[in-house]
Amino acid sequence: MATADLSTAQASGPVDGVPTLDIDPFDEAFLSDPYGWHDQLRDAGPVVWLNRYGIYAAARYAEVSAALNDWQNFVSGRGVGLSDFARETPWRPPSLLLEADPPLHSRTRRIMAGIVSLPRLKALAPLWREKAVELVEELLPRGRFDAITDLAEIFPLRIFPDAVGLGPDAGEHLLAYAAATFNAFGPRNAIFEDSNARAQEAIAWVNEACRRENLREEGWGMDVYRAADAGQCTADEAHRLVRSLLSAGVDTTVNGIGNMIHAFALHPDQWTLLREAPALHRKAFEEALRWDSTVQTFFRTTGAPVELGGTVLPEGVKILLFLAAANRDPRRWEEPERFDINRQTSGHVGFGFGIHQCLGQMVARLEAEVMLEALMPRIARFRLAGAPVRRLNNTLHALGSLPVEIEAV
Ligand code: HEM
Ligand SMILES: O=C(O)c1ccc(-c2ccccn2)cc1
Repeated sequence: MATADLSTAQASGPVDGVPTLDIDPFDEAFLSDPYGWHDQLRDAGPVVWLNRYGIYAAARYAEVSAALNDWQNFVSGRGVGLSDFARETPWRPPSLLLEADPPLHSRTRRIMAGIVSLPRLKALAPLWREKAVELVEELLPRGRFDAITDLAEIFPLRIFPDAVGLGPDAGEHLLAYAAATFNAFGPRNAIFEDSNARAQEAIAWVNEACRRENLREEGWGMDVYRAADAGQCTADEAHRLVRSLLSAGVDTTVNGIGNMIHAFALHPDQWTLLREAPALHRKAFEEALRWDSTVQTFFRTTGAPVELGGTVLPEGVKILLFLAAANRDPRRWEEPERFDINRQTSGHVGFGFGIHQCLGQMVARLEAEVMLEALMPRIARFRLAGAPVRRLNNTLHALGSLPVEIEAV
């Protein structure tokens, strides 16, 4: 469809029969409590039109999972944010994974899956376990700490930059860079403008850090350049693939771990249950991701006219997928609001679904696993020691602070 027609399709309103809503999923009221709005989005229909941005949206499990599984008709190559790369210049060179479709995506995904592989992770597990225990033993004597700034933001930064092959001073830059990256999937609102302004230095730092000469021999980053040496990608592609690890690999795990501890502080009975049955700790992390999805939303663009939820969407329109709402859809989950670590969570879309499903899900799972293994034997209970402070982001459900008091064992 020509650009002009495209904007017509986008601006002309929804196809007949699609319910329209005035909800703004990127304003402060929504982002401060997204779960308070999801019922309206799910109950309005399988597919709705959001007037504020002239976009379609899906918040029910059936339609979100169907769109994620249909990469041919719901494409990523035109961006997974509000911006359509067929019409606007991306703010940075597009990701060769997230913002790529097959066949390019198939090649880059194969390279990266071979690097961020389970055997490579298993080799790092003893070191990550040791670092988790070290941090927990540092925090315990205090009796009270901030589970975000003292734990969730510290642990991933002690192990992940090192695994990629960066130097020790990566932390602050990576957090600022990731915040801007995840805000960039939304509109150019104040949340985006503020984090983008603060990230300029971090953006420059990350681009430098991904250069071959700045990476340690034994890290994942150098493995990507070795794939370039073997002709699997170009040196420029290698630089961008290393950037992918830094874009997606920190803020997500920081908030995955932070949101999990928040869930346990709000549900002490579940923490007790977990301590009585430590083998449930992998399921506990999955349930935490379902119950409070770190990644709340992102987009797809229709690559052709396609039916979804009884509506035929035209080619070239944006559809916002509400993963967090799908993960609490009563049409799919029993008592979805209940945080239940015994729940059968398979099929949750906290890591996405289909060909773009999270490349780093095993990294995230290992980080959460070793952290839980360090916390379970030493903490009988987390108590909220002050009001949690939300850190608003256009894509992530994030806390800036979570003061907790702990009963040490
Ligand atoms: C709790 C932690 C994490 C969560 C909740 C999460 C969530 C997600 C989701 C929902 C997607 C799908 C995006 C889409 O379909 O457009 C995704 C993709 C991706 N994630 Fe993660 N992620 C996490 C951690 C990580 C880590 C630690 C890494 C790096 C080691 C990583 C790297 C990636 C990459 C490269 C993609 C793009 C994959 C592709 O397009 O083929 N993520 N992640
Ligand atoms: O390849 C990259 O640069 C990149 C990969 C993945 C993400 C992402 C986006 C939405 C949800 C989870 N992860 C961001 C960036």
